[in-house]
Amino acid sequence: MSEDVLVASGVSKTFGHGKNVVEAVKDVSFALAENEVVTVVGESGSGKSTLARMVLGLMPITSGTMTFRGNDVSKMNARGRTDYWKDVQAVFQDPFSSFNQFFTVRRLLARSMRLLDDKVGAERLEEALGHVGFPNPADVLDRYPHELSGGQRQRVMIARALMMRPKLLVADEATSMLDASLRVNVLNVLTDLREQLGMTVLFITHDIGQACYVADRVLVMEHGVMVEQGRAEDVIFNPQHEYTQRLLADVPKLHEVQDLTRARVSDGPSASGAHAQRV
Ligand SMILES: Nc1ncnc2c1ncn2[C@@H]1O[C@H](COP(=O)(O)OP(=O)(O)OP(=O)(O)O)[C@@H](O)[C@H]1O
Repeated sequence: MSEDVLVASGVSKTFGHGKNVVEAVKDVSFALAENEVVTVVGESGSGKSTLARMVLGLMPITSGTMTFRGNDVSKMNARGRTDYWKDVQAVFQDPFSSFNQFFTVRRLLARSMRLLDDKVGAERLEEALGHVGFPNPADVLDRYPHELSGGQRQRVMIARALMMRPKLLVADEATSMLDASLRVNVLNVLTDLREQLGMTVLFITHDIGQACYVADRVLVMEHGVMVEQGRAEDVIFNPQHEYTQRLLADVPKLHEVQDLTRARVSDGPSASGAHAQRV
């Protein structure tokens, strides 16, 4: 039985006061186990990103507790937070949007490497690029961001996060800007990482098709409330909550998701490790 890495108990987040109060996350409880891919799915405004920001320690919790390997995330001092961000890394929707487009990928990543000593940093960079399907680092390091596809850029960002060897990777709408084939490619990288590195992945998406494709477990959020959580197969084939049923009914090609998920279940966990072909 794998251990829980992160445990959230009765977590709430409220913004504003009086008439303008917004309860973005309401009394949410869940746990993320070691070596598990979990998705949080819900429509826009359901509180997914707020939850992700609290997991990342970027936003204080209004009430409840969140612990990472037994330590309270909301009570960390500055030093504790720096250590936390070695263990918990994030990948966001728009890779490179905040980076200087006139710098090569090597130069951009050098900034992250400053957190590590030079030699360790260079080794980890090669290793991390290998994990996301770039066996020859020069293929990407000497190029400019605009010379890479969206999927390649997002894989570089995942490599950047991996350099810290995190225990938990939070991917917030990390595939939303990609077209379908690149999206599947990045989703496959995330599931491969779980198998290769024993990492826990928290994947945030508004798309229940992607959620079920990539996840071991799915957490469904509606208006800040976690209305359902369960194994991906159970959520797809036997959704309990009316909101989950509605999200599933809106997926135009759900049969494809079902086929993929069935294949994954019947082939066992190693099946998703065989994604040799990457875009
Ligand atoms: N800093 C903030 N101040 C006030 N309200 C906020 C703030 N951040 C989020 N909210 C509100 O909290 C609710 C949840 O927002 P959140 O961004 O977490 O949802 P989401 O599910 O991630 O949506 P999306 O997919 O559109 O990003 C929304 O009603 C939003 O307007």
